[in-house]
Amino acid sequence: MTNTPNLKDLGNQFYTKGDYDKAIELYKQGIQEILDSNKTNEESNNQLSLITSNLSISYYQIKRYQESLETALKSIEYNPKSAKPYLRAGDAYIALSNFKDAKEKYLLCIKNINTNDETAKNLLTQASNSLQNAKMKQFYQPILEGSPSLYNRVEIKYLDGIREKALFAKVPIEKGEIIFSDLPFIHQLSVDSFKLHHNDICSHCIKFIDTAPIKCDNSIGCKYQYCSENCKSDSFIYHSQSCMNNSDSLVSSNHPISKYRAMVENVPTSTQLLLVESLISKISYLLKTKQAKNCNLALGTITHLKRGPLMAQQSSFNGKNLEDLQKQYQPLLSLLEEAYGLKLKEHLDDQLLKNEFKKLFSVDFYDNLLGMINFNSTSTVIKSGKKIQIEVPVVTNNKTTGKGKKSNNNQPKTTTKIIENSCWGVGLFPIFSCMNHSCIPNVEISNEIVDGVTSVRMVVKAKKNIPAGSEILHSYCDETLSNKERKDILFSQYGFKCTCNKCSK
Ligand SMILES: C[S@@+](CC[C@H](N)C(=O)[O-])C[C@H]1O[C@@H](n2cnc3c(N)ncnc32)[C@H](O)[C@@H]1O
Repeated sequence: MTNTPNLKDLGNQFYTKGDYDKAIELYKQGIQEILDSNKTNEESNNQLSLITSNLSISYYQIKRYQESLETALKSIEYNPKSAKPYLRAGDAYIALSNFKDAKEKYLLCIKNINTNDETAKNLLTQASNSLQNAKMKQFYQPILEGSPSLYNRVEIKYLDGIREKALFAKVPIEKGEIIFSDLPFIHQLSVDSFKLHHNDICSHCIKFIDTAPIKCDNSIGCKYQYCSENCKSDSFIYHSQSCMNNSDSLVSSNHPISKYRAMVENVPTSTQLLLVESLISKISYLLKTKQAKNCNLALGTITHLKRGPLMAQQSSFNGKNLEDLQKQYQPLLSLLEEAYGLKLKEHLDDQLLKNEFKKLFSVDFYDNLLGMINFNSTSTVIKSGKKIQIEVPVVTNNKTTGKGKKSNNNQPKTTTKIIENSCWGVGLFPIFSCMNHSCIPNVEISNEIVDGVTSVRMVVKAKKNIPAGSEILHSYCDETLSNKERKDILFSQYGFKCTCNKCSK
C-alpha cells in the first residue's frame, strides 16, 4: 500500500508524456496492490477511485472506450461522492454514442462538485460544456446518421459558452471536394424579390419557372404558384396555414398565424418576419397533424440554434424596439410554450432542465429569438440563367447622379447594365448553421446548380485541404473587405467580435 502513491504518480508521469500503455500498466499494478492489502476502509476506497479514474482516461486516450467506461463506473462505485469519475463515464458514453446516459453522468458530476473549492472551477466548466455537448449530440446525431455521406465526414461538437457548437472534419478532406449539402429547415423569398418576381418564380423552391405555373388553389387571389405538383404539395406544410382566405379550419382566429398577422399588422413586412411566419406555419402544421417526430425535430432545430441578444447590443436599441419585437414574436412564443408545455410533463423531469426551460421563455426571449433568426439565417441567391437589362446610376468622381437627370456637361445620369436575372431569399439550415465564421475560411458555399437551375440547397466545398479533426469554417462576409468593414458587418449582423487569426493579428 505504501508503494501505491508512487505507482499512481509514476503512471501519471507516463500519462503526461503520452505513453498511455505504460500508464495503464502502472495504474493496474497500483490497483492490484491496494486490493492485495485487503483494506476496505474509506481511505483505500478513495485511493482506488482516484487511480481507477486515471486508468479510465488512459483507456479513453487510446480509444478503448468500453474499458474506459467500465473503469469509470468502477471508480464511481469506490467513491460515489467524487465528481471526476462521472465526467470520465460521461465522456466514454459520448464516445460510445450513448448521449442519454452521458447527460445523466455529467449532471451527477456537476452535483458532486464542491463549488467553494477554487480548483473545482475548471472541472465545473468542463462538466457544464460536456453536458451541453451531450445534449447537442443527442439531437444532431440522428440527423447526421440519416445521411451516411454527412455522418462519415463531419461531426458537430460543443466548444464553449462563447462559440458554442462547431462543425469538424472527421476525415481528411481534399481541396475542391464537396463536403456536404444542406436543405433549409424553412426558407422564404425576400419581400422585394416576391414583389418583383412572384409571376416568374416558384413560391416553394424559389426557382425561376419556364413552363406554365401551377397556381395555388387554396384561395382566390393568392399569388402563390409552383413549378411542379411536388412543390405544391411540399409547400402545403407552410402555405396551407397562411394562405389568405383559406377556408381550411386549420386557420381560425385562434390560430397562431392569425394572431401573428393581427399583431404585426402595423409593422412593415420584412423578410425576417416572413421567415418567422414560415416557422410558425411549419410548427403549427406539425402539431395539428400530430407528427410528433417531425415536430420534435422542428422544435429541436430551433432550440439548438445559436441564440443571443441582437437588439440589446445595437446602438440603435431603445425600449420601443423591444416592445415592437415582443409584439412580433408573441405568437411564436405562445406556440412554443404550448408545444413545450406538452413536452414538459413527459421530459422535463429534472431541475436543471426545468431551469433551462424557464430561461428559454425569459423576458430576453424575444431579443434572443431575433438573434437566433439573424445569427443563423443564410442568404440564398437564385439565378434565372437569363440576362436582363437594368438601369443604374452613373457614378462620377464626386457623387452618384440622380435617375433621369442630365449633368451640367450634358452627360446622361443613368446607364444600362446587363445582369443575370436573380432573386434572393433566406433560409434556416440545420447543419449548415453549425458552421462558424473565419476571415480565412477553408470552405466556400454556394447554391446547388442542377442542369443550369439554381436550387435552395446549399453546397459546402473545400477551398483547401482540410486535415481530419480541423474545424470547418466559412466566411459570413466578403473576406476581401477591410478589417473594419468585416468587423462592423459581423457585429451588426451576427452579434460577435471575430477572433480568427486574420482579425487578431
Ligand atoms: C450560424 S451560428 C454558427 C454556429 C454557432 N457556433 C452555434 O453554436 O450555433 C453563428 C454564431 O456563431 C458564433 N460565431 C461564429 N463564428 C464565430 C467567430 N469566428 N468568433 C466568435 N463567434 C463566432 C456567433 O455567435 C454567431 O452569431
